[in-house]
Amino acid sequence: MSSIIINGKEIGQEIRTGVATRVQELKAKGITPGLAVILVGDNPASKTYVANKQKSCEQIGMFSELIKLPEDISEQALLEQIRELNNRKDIHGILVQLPLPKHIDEDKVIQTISPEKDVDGFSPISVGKMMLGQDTYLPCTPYGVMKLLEHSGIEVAGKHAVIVGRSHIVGKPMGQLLLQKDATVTYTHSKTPDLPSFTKQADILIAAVGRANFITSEHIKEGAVIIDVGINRDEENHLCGDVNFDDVQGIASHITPVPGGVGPMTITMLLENTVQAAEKELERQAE
Ligand SMILES: NC(=O)C1=CN([C@@H]2O[C@H](COP(=O)(O)OP(=O)(O)OC[C@H]3O[C@@H](n4cnc5c(N)ncnc54)[C@H](OP(=O)(O)O)[C@@H]3O)[C@@H](O)[C@H]2O)C=CC1
Ligand SMILES: Nc1nc(=O)c2c([nH]1)NC[C@@H]1CN(c3ccc(C(=O)N[C@@H](CCC(=O)O)C(=O)O)cc3)C=[N+]21
Ligand SMILES: [Mg+2]
Repeated sequence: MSSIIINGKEIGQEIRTGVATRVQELKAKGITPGLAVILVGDNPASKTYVANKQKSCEQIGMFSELIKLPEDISEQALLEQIRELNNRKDIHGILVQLPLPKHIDEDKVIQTISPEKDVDGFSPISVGKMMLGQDTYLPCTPYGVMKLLEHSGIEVAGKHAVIVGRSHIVGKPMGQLLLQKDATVTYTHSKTPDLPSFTKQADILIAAVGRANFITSEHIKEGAVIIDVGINRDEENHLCGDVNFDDVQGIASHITPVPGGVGPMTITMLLENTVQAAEKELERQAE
């Protein structure tokens, strides 16, 4: 048996076509959706991601602005920059690329982003609303994974979803979204003893660990759906996921590749959230 490879690039493109239509509709009404991306320092990986985000915005006719700040910027100056963006009419979404330098308190920074412009879905207000199932911006990576499952015809209700990782930006919200769709959810993490005994129970396994090729055939059961969120570099400096693709290929029913799986979906959902922010701004203007 060979596993079905879930093509995130293709599914992302399909969704982006719909988002591009909404951009054109907004433009016809005199509003161009705008995303501001703040990049502190010059971490090469962050630079690549940020460039991808900007390119994707331009491709669908959105406005994007990159704000590059020096590594040694003070927390105060960064917060001031965010407050300025909160007040700008041409900016509907604000993203602060993480991680930030150690001298800056990430929680403080995220809290300063206006909830109306929090297209990453990271602020306490957004997270609280998500937990309560209220209308809000969903964090792009978990939201993108839900779209991948939906577009691949994978039923979530009643399935056992096991998540490896519990970070605030991926693992934790991922479990919430799956729970909302009636999965039974298990969280595992670095303190979980005998990890394979849990992951082997997964109908849907989400790997969000940050370790190259960490999940192998020993961790999974036959027919499982494997979603690989990891973006890592292997010994040869090649981009690779948290899952040893070749090892689980043939055992899993479905698997996402890296690259071309979850990554492009994260950007797609960022675009969608930003367009939604612009649509909401238009509604407020009409009131
Ligand atoms: N495709 C995309 O769009 C995105 C990809 N990523 C990628 O996803 C991966 C995860 O990112 P992120 O969540 O931010 O990473 P973090 O480092 O914040 O979290 C990693 C999680 O994995 C857990 N973990 C670490 N080692 C083990 C282990 N040996 N066994 C079980 N659990 C373990 C940690 O547990 P504990 O909590 O106990 O420390 C933690 O909860 C990275 O490769 C990142 O680059 C991230 C964002 C978007
Ligand atoms: N505030 C904030 N929001 C984020 O969403 C955020 C962040 N900070 N910090 C870093 C992580 C990582 N992340 C990725 C997004 C897209 C790809 C992506 O497009 N990947 C492509 C190709 C990547 C490549 O070629 O290097 C793929 O997997 O096919 C990867 C990783 C968003 N993150
Ligand atoms: Mg920090």
